Amino acid sequence: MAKKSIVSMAVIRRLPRYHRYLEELLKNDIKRISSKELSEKMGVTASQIRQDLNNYGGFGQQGYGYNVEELYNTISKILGLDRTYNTIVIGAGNLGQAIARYTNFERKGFKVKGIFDIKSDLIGTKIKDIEIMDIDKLNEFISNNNIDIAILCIPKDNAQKIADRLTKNGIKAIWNFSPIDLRVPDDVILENVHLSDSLLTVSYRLNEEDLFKNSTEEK
Ligand SMILES: NC(=O)c1ccc[n+]([C@@H]2O[C@H](COP(=O)([O-])OP(=O)(O)OC[C@H]3O[C@@H](n4cnc5c(N)ncnc54)[C@H](O)[C@@H]3O)[C@@H](O)[C@H]2O)c1
Repeated sequence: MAKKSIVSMAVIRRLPRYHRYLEELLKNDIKRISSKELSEKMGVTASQIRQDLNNYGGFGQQGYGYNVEELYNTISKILGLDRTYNTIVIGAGNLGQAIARYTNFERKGFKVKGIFDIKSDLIGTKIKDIEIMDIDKLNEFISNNNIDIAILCIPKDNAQKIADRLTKNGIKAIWNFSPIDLRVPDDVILENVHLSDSLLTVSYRLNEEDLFKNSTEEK
């Protein structure tokens, strides 16, 4: 089973959203925000925000609200954005290439150090200035490059085998886009991004009313 977090995942999943909103406020040169305003903007209650932040010591003052820059910096630190991360991308297809090219991750401190594939026509070509390497070079590359995060963008059939190889070679965090529930050791962080699950939620919601209308008609 993958590594468990200390604070609940529900809280952790709200932090990037707080970060995003605060970043936007900062860009718009807003220096202070009341907890009521922030909660209305974000569609969560003020007490939820307070409770979430209390996990990390609590911030803001009664009658003052939040100092935007201070809170932004603190949440950045909580999210670990005060350091950089070396990443590798496994699978240089549509998704792997898009992720490797996305400059915003790099701006946030996530640097792509290596890209791997099995296709001979891809190996040796470059994405930005990074050469795509043969997957056979994976173990050696990991042991020489202090890799923090592996980004898995390969078809599901090969994903478990590659995940095993990554963790055996000391990788402690996998950001997985393959549509498979991977098994990893207890000390490995696994974050799945199942894009099709999210898309199916959209299609469900488009059809939900019909679903209940039909079932009422059937009764
Ligand atoms: N592209 C998307 O928007 C999207 C959306 C949802 C899910 N996904 C999932 O993400 C994964 C990648 O999607 P894609 O569209 O980029 O596929 P793709 O076929 O374009 O790319 C996959 C790449 O992985 C490489 N590969 C296969 N086995 C490998 C291995 N053992 N080691 C290294 N490289 C290997 C292939 O050679 C290929 O270049 C798939 O599991 C897919 O289901 C993609």
